[in-house]
Amino acid sequence: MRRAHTVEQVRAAEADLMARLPEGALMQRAAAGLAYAVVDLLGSAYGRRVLLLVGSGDNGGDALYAGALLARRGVQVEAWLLSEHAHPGGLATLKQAGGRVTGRPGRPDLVVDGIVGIGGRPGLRPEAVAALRSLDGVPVVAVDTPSGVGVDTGELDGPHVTAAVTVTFGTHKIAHLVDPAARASGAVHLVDIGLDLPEAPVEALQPDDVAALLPRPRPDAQKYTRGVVGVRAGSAEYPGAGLLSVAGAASGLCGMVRYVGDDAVADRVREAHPEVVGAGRVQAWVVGSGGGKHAGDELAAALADGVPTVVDADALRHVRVPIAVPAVLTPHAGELAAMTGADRGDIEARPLHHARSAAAAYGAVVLLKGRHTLIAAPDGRVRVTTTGTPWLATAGAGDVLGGLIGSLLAAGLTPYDAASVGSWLHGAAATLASGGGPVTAGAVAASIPAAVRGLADG
Ligand SMILES: NC(=O)C1=CN([C@@H]2O[C@H](COP(=O)(O)OP(=O)(O)OC[C@H]3O[C@@H](n4cnc5c(N)ncnc54)[C@H](O)[C@@H]3O)[C@@H](O)[C@H]2O)[C@@H](O)CC1
Ligand SMILES: [K+]
Repeated sequence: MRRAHTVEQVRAAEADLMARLPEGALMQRAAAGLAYAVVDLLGSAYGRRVLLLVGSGDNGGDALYAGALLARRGVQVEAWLLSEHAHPGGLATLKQAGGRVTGRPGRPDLVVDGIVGIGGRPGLRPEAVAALRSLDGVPVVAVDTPSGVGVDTGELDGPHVTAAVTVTFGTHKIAHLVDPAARASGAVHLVDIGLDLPEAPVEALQPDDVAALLPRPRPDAQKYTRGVVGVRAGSAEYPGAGLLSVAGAASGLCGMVRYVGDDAVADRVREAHPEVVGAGRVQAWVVGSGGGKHAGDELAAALADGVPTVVDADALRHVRVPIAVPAVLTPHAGELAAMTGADRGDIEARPLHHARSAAAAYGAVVLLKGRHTLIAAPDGRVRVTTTGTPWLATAGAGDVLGGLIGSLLAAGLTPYDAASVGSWLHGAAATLASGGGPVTAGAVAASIPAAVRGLADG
């Protein structure tokens, strides 16, 4: 699991560890990891030029100590002090190692952003903005966090650094996983400094987590014990949504798929998926995609069954609190705006806030679609999906996702696990199907079994 902790949790863990270690030991660990990552990105050390942007706190201290390590390896290191105060020990060590303080740097090969880390407020001061502007185009390695981002919120409120690589310490911070700040973090490299941390409020599943959660058929399995999912999606106007929801549901992760809907759509579904059967008992429902004006009735019929339900697309407008069954709601930003009355732009700027508050308000798991899809539980926990490709932004992909999550619910996963495992597999299947090129929703569904095969045994 990739875990992201709050600043408060990191500070507490750091205080515990510092009390047991010699002074400065943690910063030395951080600086060593940072220097290593800088050389890795540069590809060599001797004769290369690195500029440190240094703020007033320990984030600048990390940059200065790393700069000293780099200078000892033959890198030409300059430090641009953006505050009247700079970490005294770090500054002295850099100078001893041959680093220079400058106000007019030459053009470096790489910039180290040590302006602010977890002590920073969102935004940057004018002098930092001007310094960054003068270095436009030079790759930036951010120390701990790209300066200026909302570390605990993942929000961007004002100017900020956009990093090629962020080297972080002890654990990920929320900004590394949650957009839009995750986009500004670039590739995130974690340096272990030995922190002992509590449960994380935000996490991202990794392949071994998905393998462990995945429902696998037992040796004595039969189709009914593996779970039956029912799909109420598609309509005469939007038959494709029914077909694609079924394609996601019929990827083999539960025992059987039932389709209930318009007769003409049902014929086409059975043509494409001969294994799909008609109405009967189910352990989970998927409702809403392409349901058009029938979506409200379909939702009511599904909820009357009392089984876990995925509510998607057209059905989302008809959800009323409290929802009588364990549910996964799967809106994109526009759909969430229509549900809650919030502004769509604000949802895109503050997806973590909006996903969490919608999950609490509806008492349901809310999967907010995006580049890094968020899955929020009513108790405040959040998982972030980091699999996928921009090619996945294609018509019908959401229908496949809803069906897939429904099959995992039917197989017995909790709504939170079904949504996060389904979202992870959906992204992984898209990456496989895309191979770096365009992809269709049907091809994503067809690649789900391959994505499952790619996991180690759980
Ligand atoms: N907490 C930990 O476990 C460790 C922290 N270390 C480093 O220490 C950093 C935290 O250091 P500090 O607590 O000194 O805080 P920072 O260095 O992040 O910030 C320093 C000060 O900058 C000022 N400031 C706030 N927002 C600003 C802004 N937008 N623009 C300009 N100045 C602003 C504030 O006065 C703040 O206290 C971490 O991010 C990390 O780099 C590491 O040395 C190792 C371990
Ligand atoms: K920084």
